[in-house]
Amino acid sequence: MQKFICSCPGKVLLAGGYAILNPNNHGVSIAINARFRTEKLKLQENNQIIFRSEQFSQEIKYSLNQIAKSENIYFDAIYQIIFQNQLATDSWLIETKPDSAFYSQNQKNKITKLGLGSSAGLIVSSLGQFINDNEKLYQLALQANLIAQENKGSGFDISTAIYGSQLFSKNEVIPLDGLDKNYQILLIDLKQGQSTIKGINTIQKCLSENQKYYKYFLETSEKCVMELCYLLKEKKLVRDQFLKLNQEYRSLLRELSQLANYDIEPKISTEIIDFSIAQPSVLWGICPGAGGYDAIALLCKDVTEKEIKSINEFLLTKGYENAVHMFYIDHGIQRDIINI
Ligand SMILES: Nc1ncnc2c1ncn2[C@@H]1O[C@H](COP(=O)(O)OP(=O)(O)OP(=O)(O)O)[C@@H](O)[C@H]1O
Ligand SMILES: C[C@@](O)(CCOP(=O)(O)O)CC(=O)O
Repeated sequence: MQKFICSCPGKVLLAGGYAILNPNNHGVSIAINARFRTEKLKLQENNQIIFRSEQFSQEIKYSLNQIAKSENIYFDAIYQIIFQNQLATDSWLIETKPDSAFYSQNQKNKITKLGLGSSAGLIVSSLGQFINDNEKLYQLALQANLIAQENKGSGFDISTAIYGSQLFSKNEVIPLDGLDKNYQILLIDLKQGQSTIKGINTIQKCLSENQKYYKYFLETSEKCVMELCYLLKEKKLVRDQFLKLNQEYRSLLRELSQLANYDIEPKISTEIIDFSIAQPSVLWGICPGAGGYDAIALLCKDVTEKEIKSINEFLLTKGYENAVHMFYIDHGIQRDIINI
């Protein structure tokens, strides 16, 4: 008997948030080694696909003859795509096996997301079990994502789950291959998580009501993204330039945040990033998600234990215990088969 494993990386958007909802704008998205895996096993029963998620205590059964609604809108959307495109003829069990890094537990013991793209990982690693061609997978995974997310989102998380680190836009995906292996991403878990859809709705309403500012925002974001991309690929370390650019880009986001009266980089995150960026190996600090309460991301080169300890000690004074998690840059989708 064979077990099919499909895995894909989590993502961190270093720059380009909100702007990438516009097809002509780019964002820098880094694939990290928190991997979302699904395992696919053949079932003896006829005509069914079963999704099992231990993390969400769910087991959802779909009949191969019809689409259906369940408590998990993402499974429903994935199954809808499988059904409409007749991707499955046999019966299969699909089990989710994400790295625990995708989630954390808040004070009320509720599972919260870190903003690493668990839903994109779920979609891509599930549909990737049925589709080998990555271009076709991209198109169908985007459709599933839009079904589940009220037609909202640029799809950069789906794209990163498939193609790895990249300069993303809705119009083109330019892989960022060969990035320095000594880059690390530190994530700081604020244990809240924030709704992407709410962020998109609020910010887009504000931008559409301020057309002149909208144009300025898109232009400035694009300039920062392109400069960041250039610095990332630069062989010699240009820390001063990273820091200067980071200030400029964060100011832009804070300005937008104020205009829309929506927390993109909340005050607590500003304090945390300002402290962290003073550590010698830290090059870039950002609230990467739609809102500031997803995990804060720091791009570092050759970060030391001492620096991590120092950031953790600072976080403790703000009430966050052991909040720093370290990741490396990782590759895109991977499919494996194991004989069992
Ligand atoms: N292991 C899992 N099993 C079942 N459903 C999951 C699993 N992981 C994620 N999901 C689905 O994805 C939803 C989380 O998606 P959401 O877009 O809010 O977070 P994210 O993708 O991790 O972060 P972000 O959108 O900020 O990148 C969950 O509510 C659940 O429906
Ligand atoms: C705000 C946005 O531009 C980027 C952040 O998204 P997320 O919260 O990391 O899924 C949304 C998107 O591009 O889909």
